[in-house]
Amino acid sequence: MAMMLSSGSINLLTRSVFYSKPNIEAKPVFSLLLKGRTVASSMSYAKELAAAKKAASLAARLCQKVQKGLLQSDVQSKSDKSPVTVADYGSQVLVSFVLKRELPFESFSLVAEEDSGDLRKQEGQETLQRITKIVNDTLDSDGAYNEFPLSEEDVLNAIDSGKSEGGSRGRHWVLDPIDGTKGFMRGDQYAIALALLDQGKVVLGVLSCPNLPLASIASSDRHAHDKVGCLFSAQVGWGTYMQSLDGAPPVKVHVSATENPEEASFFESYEAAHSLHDLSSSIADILGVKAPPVRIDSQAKYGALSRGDGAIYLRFPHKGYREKIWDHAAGCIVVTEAGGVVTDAAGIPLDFSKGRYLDLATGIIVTNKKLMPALLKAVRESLEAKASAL
Ligand SMILES: Nc1ncnc2c1ncn2[C@@H]1O[C@H](COP(=O)(O)O)[C@@H](OP(=O)(O)O)[C@H]1O
Ligand SMILES: [Mg+2]
Ligand SMILES: [Mg+2]
Ligand SMILES: [Mg+2]
Repeated sequence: MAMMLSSGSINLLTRSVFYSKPNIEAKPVFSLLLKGRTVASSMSYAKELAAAKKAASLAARLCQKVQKGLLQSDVQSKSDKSPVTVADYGSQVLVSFVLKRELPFESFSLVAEEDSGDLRKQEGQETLQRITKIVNDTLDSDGAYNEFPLSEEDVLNAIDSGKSEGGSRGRHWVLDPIDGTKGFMRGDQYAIALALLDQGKVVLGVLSCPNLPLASIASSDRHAHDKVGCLFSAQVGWGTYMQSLDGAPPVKVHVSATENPEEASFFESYEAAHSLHDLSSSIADILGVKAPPVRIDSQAKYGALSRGDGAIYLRFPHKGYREKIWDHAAGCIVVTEAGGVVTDAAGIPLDFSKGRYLDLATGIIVTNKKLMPALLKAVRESLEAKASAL
């Protein structure tokens, strides 16, 4: 039986071989800075990282407000039938707004999930009004910017600033304003995921996870999950840090160090339509994983993995699905900088330089460096068995 992670409560009736504490090293950031690291390239992203954290935190505040009182009228269906809410749009507006205000002297290119097409239609007018109000209310409650109120036209333009195609040249922000919209609508996990590409490489990433417990989701202590709201941030060459969304100092985190698959637990999508649960189970069986799958929405999986709540993440979409860069860019650097490895099913690192889509062989797999060779072998065997059964 699988474990489903919902906000604040975790089903612990299922057998679990989790660790009792998140894999966090409580070391203030400044002590690491004093160690005299000389990663010149990563130093140059400090102000971008600060802006990204600010943007993702403010967007989280908007999302939390909307999630509490989500109305059916707040949810629309996109042309591909996937859901989008006023919070997805509002979050995209806020992130675009904050990045432009915080980094006024940099050229701005944003690859983001949402566009304003439906909001420009007659039937989108009420939704547009709702988004404009909630964005202005959030800016008002923050008090840091005095250019608002934003007009409906400002809101549409901010959403459309996310139309960049990305690519291998220059810098591009990559945003999923709400990753895990279905989890968000259920009241479960979701993430605001923001990354920066420089010459096609992810150089920083921020994951804001308003419903993720600060303590390990593997903890069996009933009260460990009362405090929620995590902000993960990573910069190339500098490691991954986690702090609470209410502003406590960041602490450095590491992926699980386990070498033993029997001690490992694995994460996968909550939504069976997003990932083949049967295939993940067969891979886990071949590898020797004993624990049941932990099903969580969104890139909160990457965040939880980066602090060692589990050891493996398996994602095998149904045939024909094309992965988008905003669904993985921030999560990928958060895990990689915490010591993990993210590849496609063939063991090739993800390439974020090809535009809005990832071009990869069936599936995405994530684990630590020690478990990766055995995991890749198990993946290969499972895929071969699946192919020969057809
Ligand atoms: N059929 C499908 N297969 C794989 N992924 C899908 C999918 N349909 C939607 N998704 C993606 O899965 C993301 C959620 O990830 P997860 O499955 O880990 O919760 C969605 O992000 P959004 O919620 O931002 O649209 C969406 O991009
Ligand atoms: Mg979506
Ligand atoms: Mg997404
Ligand atoms: Mg999204």
